[in-house]
Amino acid sequence: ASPSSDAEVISRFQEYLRIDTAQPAPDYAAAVAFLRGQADAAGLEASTLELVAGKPLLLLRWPGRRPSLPSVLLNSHTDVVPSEPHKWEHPPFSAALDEASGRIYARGSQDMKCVGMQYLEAIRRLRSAGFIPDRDIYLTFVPDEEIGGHDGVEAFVKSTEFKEMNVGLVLDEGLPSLGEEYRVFYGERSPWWLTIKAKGAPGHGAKLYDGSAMENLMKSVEAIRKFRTSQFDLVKSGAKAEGDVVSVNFAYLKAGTPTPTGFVMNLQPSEAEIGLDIRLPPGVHIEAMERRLAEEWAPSSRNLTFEFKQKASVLDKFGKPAVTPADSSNSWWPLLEEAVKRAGGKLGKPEIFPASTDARYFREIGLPAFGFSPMANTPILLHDHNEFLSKDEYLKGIGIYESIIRTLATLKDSNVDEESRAEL
Ligand code: MET
Ligand SMILES: [Zn+2]
Ligand SMILES: [Zn+2]
Repeated sequence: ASPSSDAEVISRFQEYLRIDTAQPAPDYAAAVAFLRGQADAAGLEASTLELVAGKPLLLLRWPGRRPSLPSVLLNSHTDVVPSEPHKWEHPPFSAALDEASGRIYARGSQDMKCVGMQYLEAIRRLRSAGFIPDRDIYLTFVPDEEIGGHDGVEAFVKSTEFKEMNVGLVLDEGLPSLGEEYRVFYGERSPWWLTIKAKGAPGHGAKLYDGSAMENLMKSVEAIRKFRTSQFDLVKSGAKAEGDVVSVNFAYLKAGTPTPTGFVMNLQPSEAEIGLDIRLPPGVHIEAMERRLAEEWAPSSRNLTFEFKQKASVLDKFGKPAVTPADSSNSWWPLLEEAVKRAGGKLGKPEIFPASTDARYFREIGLPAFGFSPMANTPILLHDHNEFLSKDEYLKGIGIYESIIRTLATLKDSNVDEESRAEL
């Protein structure tokens, strides 16, 4: 096959971006149909796993010369978060290309349809250059990352299909950087999503009394905010990085007595509720956090109850913080560093990803996983309005992956393949 022009490459990216895969009703069928076509064009073996009905996971394989070597898995999720279309300059599924700036606007342009397509484009290029991998290269396009990955990667890592892949290293998503260096992540914070519900005595809106639902809940809000400030101050002062503190944010507030014409103003409600998004860094004192929650934020003595909607484990199966060594003790690490360098890029200091990704499920079972999305000179717009990626950064990223895949796929004189070399 002849190499594609930049215009063709960009229009394929736009085509993927135009498929509405927003939660909570992603069009997975359309995404998988499109991606299967791309896989064909890249000459990859494809199978669709439906571990959960209606949630297809597309598994692609580029067979290596020595399939007994540990494989490399390039993961990306197909779903995206919802948006508020009327607040965008260009509709979120238009993938509008602003000619002056070269920006492509779309939900998923950074998170993370870019990465999935860049993997595929890089493989096309490597193939047309005649490259053949030593080890198997797998690509997964997974559902439901944005709602916790339970019917996606969490189920996948338990499947026989996954076990048969003999994965040695996983690459998953990262974040853009404003500068020239690419960010890379060796671990991430664990998400806790929870609701706190308050009950209390209802009463006249003019009456000052103790024990109303609002008062019970607002005392928690004050305690939570105080803790939030203490953590945020550590980041503001530069003492800690964003990924190294506990974040707590209010996802919603719900209370009051609604009527068709608005909320009742002179009635103190008997119930009130908040939703919290908490992120815990690896190595956090879990018991202390659980105690804080049960004793300060949602004590039953104040008529409060809490319920987890999402409670990821912070530890791996060995009971250790689930992080991937990003130093010479991990033979994959220098390969990744070297590969980016060879493509003219540079990695920044390895960080803890401040949000959460499917990489946690791989790290939990003891696999090394790095978070990396090649987007330099780009503001962080994941989950934000007007998410965009510039055409040039996107194209540059393909070159970076070309180098990464070439390097990781090639049997090297490194401990990665110690056993296999002994066989030779
Ligand atoms: C709770 S699963 C993670 C979903 C999404 N990636 C986030 O960080 O919010
Ligand atoms: Zn993502
Ligand atoms: Zn996301």
